[in-house]
Amino acid sequence: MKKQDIIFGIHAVEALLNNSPERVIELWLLQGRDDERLMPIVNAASQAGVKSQRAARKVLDDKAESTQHQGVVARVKAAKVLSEADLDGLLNELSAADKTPFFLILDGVTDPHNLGACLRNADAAGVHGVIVPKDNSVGLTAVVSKVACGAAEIVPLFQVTNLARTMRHIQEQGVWIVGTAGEADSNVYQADLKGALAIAMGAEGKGLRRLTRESCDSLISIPMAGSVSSLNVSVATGICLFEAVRQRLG
Ligand SMILES: C[S@@+](CC[C@H](N)C(=O)[O-])C[C@H]1O[C@@H](n2cnc3c(N)ncnc32)[C@H](O)[C@@H]1O
Repeated sequence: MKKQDIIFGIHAVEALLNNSPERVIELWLLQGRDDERLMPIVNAASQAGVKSQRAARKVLDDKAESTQHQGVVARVKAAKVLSEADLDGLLNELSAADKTPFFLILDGVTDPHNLGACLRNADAAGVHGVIVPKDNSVGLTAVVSKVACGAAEIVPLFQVTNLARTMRHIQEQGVWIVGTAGEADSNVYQADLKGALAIAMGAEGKGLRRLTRESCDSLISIPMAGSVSSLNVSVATGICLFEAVRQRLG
């Protein structure tokens, strides 16, 4: 298991400092860059009692293994991997607080940009947790954190060994699982997405695996008017989550 990670980018590092400052081992800021954009980081670090050091751009590029760090790189203790047991804990908390569960399942998303964008969508939509299979999925990498713009440090990500079993388990707790597939007969705007819900999205190339699809309570499509056969998974995730939000607010 990985013990340390790199997180970079202004929003990702700011969320980290605000939510889990105890994870920060070292924090580097670009030398000579005292502009407004770094002030939230400087303030969050000083509030959290985290020391930072200044470094040249080349040093930050090397630490981040990317030039997309926006002048901020942190070396952090790896985030705790959340499991099925943690998911049970969250379901109990939601029930005690009389909240209606709202989950996102990603069945084998492998592109870090897609996972980052899905986490950002999930946070914006108020999703309580994202469930992914441990194998054949990208984990919480530095690129995922950067693209998620802070959401990767906030939205709980449950990495489960057996996705079909976890789906059965949350169904037993009253969660209705809606899978998404372009060829489904009923569409996202016809579905009832108001109750305890998990929306399941498929992988970039293959879509939902057979067992995942068979484990869903219903399947929905997003109507496609043009000539392409499918949407990018993060775009499709945003559409489905926010249709659910629209219904749940109404
Ligand atoms: C790029 S698509 C996968 C395409 C794959 N060839 C398939 O047949 O499912 C990735 C995921 O985005 C979601 N998605 C994309 N377009 C969709 C649509 N029109 N309706 C429902 N879901 C869609 C589904 O979850 C799908 O598994």
